[in-house]
Amino acid sequence: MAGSSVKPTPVLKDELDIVIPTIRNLDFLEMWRPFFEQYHLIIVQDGDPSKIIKVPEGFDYELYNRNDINRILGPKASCISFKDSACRCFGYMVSKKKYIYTIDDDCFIFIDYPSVHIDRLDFEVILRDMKPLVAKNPSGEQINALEQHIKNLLSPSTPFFFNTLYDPYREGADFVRGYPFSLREGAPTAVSHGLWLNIPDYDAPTQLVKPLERNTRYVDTVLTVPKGTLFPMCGMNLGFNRELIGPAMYFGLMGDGQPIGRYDDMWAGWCMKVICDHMGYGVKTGLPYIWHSKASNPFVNLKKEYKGIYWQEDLIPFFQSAVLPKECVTVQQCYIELAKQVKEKLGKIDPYFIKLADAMVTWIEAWDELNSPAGKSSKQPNSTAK
Ligand SMILES: O=c1ccn([C@@H]2O[C@H](COP(=O)(O)OP(=O)(O)O[C@H]3O[C@@H](CO)[C@H](O)[C@H]3O)[C@@H](O)[C@H]2O)c(=O)[nH]1
Ligand SMILES: [Mn+2]
Repeated sequence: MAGSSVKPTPVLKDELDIVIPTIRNLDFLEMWRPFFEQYHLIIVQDGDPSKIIKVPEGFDYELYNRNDINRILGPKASCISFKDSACRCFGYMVSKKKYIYTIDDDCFIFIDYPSVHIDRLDFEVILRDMKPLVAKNPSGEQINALEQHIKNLLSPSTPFFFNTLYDPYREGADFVRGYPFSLREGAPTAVSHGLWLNIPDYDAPTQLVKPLERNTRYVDTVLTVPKGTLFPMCGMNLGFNRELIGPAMYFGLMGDGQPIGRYDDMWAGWCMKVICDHMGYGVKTGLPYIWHSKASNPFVNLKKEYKGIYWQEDLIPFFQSAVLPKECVTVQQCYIELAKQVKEKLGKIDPYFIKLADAMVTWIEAWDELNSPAGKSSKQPNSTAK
């Protein structure tokens, strides 16, 4: 019986790293301190490496800037984006933990929305004028976004048959009548995709036509993305099982010198989902929500996205029809095969996809090098704390 004995969520303190890409500052950590302080942070500093990023006292972290990435990866550093949040995937590579949680530095614990009427107030104003109420679930317990991701990752997914009462492993729910018992074990969960209140993750055209739209809808559910279905994965509030799917979580080559931006997480999500479907892993989306406080500039975003907006009309059919041979039994093998198909089938859309396919191979080479026994002892961050 799913969910019949509710065990407290293990904190996974020594099995999970929190990866934060940043080009700004890390003041947001103060709000997350009660939830993050016991975890190890991997901070990927983007942009000018000579800039000093101040990490609030008391956090256990390692920080990598571009000089570190170049030093550790050498020529393979070419696969890690510069001047784009895609750089965060370097943190996935250098981590040694089983789980990763990645979050943007403008995301906060969301306020207990129903009881706090926020009329488009800027979040900093709220922080200054009131102690944000950490959201509570229906039984009145404080919602800890990281804990919800851990719950999602530690419980199975149901990619092969849809459960109409949503997550059957959640307390107070179960499989409904007609759900095959042979499928009730579920599949191992590889990814937990969280959502956002306030500023939604819209593309630039949508941002431009709906500049004031805020997401105020808190939907209290976790769904498994069915096998064979793709989805737009956002890197803002994302957890994953690094041992299961880490090598597939390459955030595509974006930013400086690249023709598109803001498709890094999308690219990773499409590659990851094809591989999860092949490997029999599950992907969940829904809870937890975080409060996304800053809308990035829609005009800047349009310049980054526009080629992607029409390219994706060809990319999606490519991923929907991608088939991985049964000989591909590891994520790395799947990824290399996918990179081959990207080069063959998407290279004719634009030379960028040939470069991207090569970067995908470089990523796997770097991943395997860094995560080999010899590699694990080679990385030295530019600064670590307690
Ligand atoms: O050049 C850069 C720009 C930003 N960062 C860090 O990345 C995250 C996200 O940045 P930001 O909040 O400014 O951008 P959004 O548009 O809200 O982000 C969404 O779009 C995706 C970009 O692909 C991203 O994953 C989504 O969350 C912050 O932590 C910035 O500090 C950077 O490192 N380099
Ligand atoms: Mn943001």
